[in-house]
Amino acid sequence: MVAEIAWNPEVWEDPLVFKPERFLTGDGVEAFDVTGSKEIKMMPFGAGRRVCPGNGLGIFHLEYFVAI
Ligand code: HEM
Repeated sequence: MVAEIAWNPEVWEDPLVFKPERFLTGDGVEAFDVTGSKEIKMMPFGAGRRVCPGNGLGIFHLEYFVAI
């Protein structure tokens, strides 16, 4: 089950704790690739050949929504 990746303490430190900073490195750059092309720690857009082609648009709108 995909959700179990997100609950796995071998993948995420304190997986059930809300830590948004876990997604950032010190300089504010993404710490990992959500498209799964380098590693798979979560896959909100799927992965591989059928990865969501709208992922860039989706991330853009989510960042815009959070910023306002
Ligand atoms: C936060 C927003 C979005 C999320 C979380 C999301 C998530 C996903 C997921 C999980 C899949 C299935 C991937 C797979 O089968 O392995 C998918 C497929 C797809 N998504 Fe999205 N999506 C988002 C936004 C969008 C947008 C904005 C578009 C288009 C403008 C889009 C177009 C598609 C299409 C066409 C597929 C089918 C790709 C294929 O089967 O080859 N998605 N999406």
